[in-house]
Amino acid sequence: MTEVFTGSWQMITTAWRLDRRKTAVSVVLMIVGAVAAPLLAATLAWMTDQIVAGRAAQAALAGVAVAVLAVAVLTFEHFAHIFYFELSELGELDFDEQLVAVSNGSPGVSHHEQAEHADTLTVLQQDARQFRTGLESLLNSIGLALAVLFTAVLLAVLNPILLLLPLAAVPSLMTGRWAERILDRAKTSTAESTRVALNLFRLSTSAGAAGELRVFRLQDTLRSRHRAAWKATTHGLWRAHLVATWVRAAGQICFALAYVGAMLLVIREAIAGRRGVGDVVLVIVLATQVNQQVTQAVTLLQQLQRMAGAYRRLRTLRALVTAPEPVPVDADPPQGLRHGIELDGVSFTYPGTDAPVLEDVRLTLPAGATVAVVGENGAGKSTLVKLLCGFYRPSQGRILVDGVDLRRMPVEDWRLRIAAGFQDFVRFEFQARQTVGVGDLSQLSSDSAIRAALERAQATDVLDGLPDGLDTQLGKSYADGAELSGGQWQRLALGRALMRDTPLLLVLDEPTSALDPEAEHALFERYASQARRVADTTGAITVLVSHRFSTVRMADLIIVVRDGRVAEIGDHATLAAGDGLYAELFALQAKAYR
Ligand SMILES: Nc1ncnc2c1ncn2[C@@H]1O[C@H](COP(=O)(O)OP(=O)(O)OP(=O)(O)O)[C@@H](O)[C@H]1O
Repeated sequence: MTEVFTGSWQMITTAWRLDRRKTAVSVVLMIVGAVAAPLLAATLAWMTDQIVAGRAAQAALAGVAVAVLAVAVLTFEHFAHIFYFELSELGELDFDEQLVAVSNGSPGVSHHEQAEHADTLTVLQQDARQFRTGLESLLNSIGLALAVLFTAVLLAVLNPILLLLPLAAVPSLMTGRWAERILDRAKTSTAESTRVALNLFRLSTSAGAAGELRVFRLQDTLRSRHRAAWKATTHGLWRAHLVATWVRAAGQICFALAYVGAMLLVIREAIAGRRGVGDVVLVIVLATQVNQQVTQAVTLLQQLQRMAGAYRRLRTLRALVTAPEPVPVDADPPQGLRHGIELDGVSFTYPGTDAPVLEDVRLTLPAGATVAVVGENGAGKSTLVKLLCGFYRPSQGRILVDGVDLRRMPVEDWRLRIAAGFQDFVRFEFQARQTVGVGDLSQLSSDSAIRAALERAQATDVLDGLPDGLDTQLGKSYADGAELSGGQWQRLALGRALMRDTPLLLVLDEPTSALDPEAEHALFERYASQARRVADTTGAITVLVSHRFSTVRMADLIIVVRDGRVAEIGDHATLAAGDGLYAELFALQAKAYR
């Protein structure tokens, strides 16, 4: 219940923050519309008394009041809808934005990769769509609370025993839910025959199957199977509806008995002269409203619980992604690297799993070096890269940047000093200029910087092939968007990775897998000589993950990872001359090419 209150509070404060006027008007209209119902009952009673007493003027006045209240009951909710509709659109957008902020504003990416949190994220994406129902339910609840209060006061004034009426609505509520469960179970138990029937229908009417159906003369068989499956479904559902109707009726009978009891109570008092005809009318109308109020309260509570759950999930995710670092964050990334990056006994286990993926990794990536990481699938190469980028923190050990623990540097500042290209690159369907330029937002509008990056990535031919050069809209989502091949997209992504001209660390995790080995080799040969020139001034390190030894062999240092450990380390000549995994893999690949 506390969660429902917290969620409701969050929802109403969000609406208030987004548009105070619309929130206030919606609340007032909903309240007036809801409270008008019990007031209508009271006014009807008053009008009846005036008619019975033969007071024409008062009866006419009461008649006008009844008409006004009836209009309020019927229309105010619709007018409120006009106001809160836009509000709930804004609310959905606000929820989406919070979700994007939580999802992308975090230092790490574990919430995307851990099944449990990825599920939460998926559920939250659906939840955002419920903001409208949530807000509507909240406004309805506020109105309903006041309507219930008014109804209770009116009933208590007539006879306090009538306050038991809401209890009489409980059996019909419970039987209603029981009936829903019966129907749900029937839907589940007939799901298979429904699916079979639908599949058979699709098969019988699809163009693809038309040929075989004729050749094998299957039409009649499929038709009779379809009929049998459909009959099974219909029969199951019919029985369930029959039972559900009886169950519902039983609940309604309970309320009907209580209703009759209440009527008799008031009629008896009216006959005894203690009550007027108006009071009888009042009970007739109020008792019906009580039944509706109880049912409505339960439905609203369920919807509020759903929305409150969405806010709880958002809070949990936010707490997860903004968990504080266990060490003080008090150091800036260096301007340039003098010694390099050291992995000091680094072990890593993915959150939510037991087996370590990296174990006691000890190595130094010297300043200015081009380092290749090789190893079999699943060895832990990409995980190493993710730790260097700060997507995850080591479970044990430290990553030292010129002797300073990486965790002490604000992750955002570290990210500004790294550049990265990944195998599963993003196809940003923007203008070509932006698709590449987002690699360095500060240079987004500098065509010369973008062209230089494309030159470094050897992707100028991709640009030359675009109808409007850098102005070309890319992607299939746009009617006039240019579609590129996988390799062309990857070259643009590589250009994006090379936008930052003075990174301390450039990570290239199989960013050229869609290129052929010769193209990859040529690209890296050129890139490596440039990188060495730049590294002379900044000490930048290039880490390259690749399965292609023709590229790997150019690196100053090669790290062979096997089962999460560093198995070998050295340059190509040394490793190839040895009898380790590198020599074995290199020989295998060389043989394949011969
Ligand atoms: N998010 C994750 N959660 C749990 N385990 C993961 C996750 N990502 C990777 N792993 C596991 O970690 C191990 C190392 O994966 P990693 O991606 O680092 O290997 P790799 O050497 O880069 O492989 P490949 O050459 O196939 O890209 C694998 O066993 C993989 O199943």
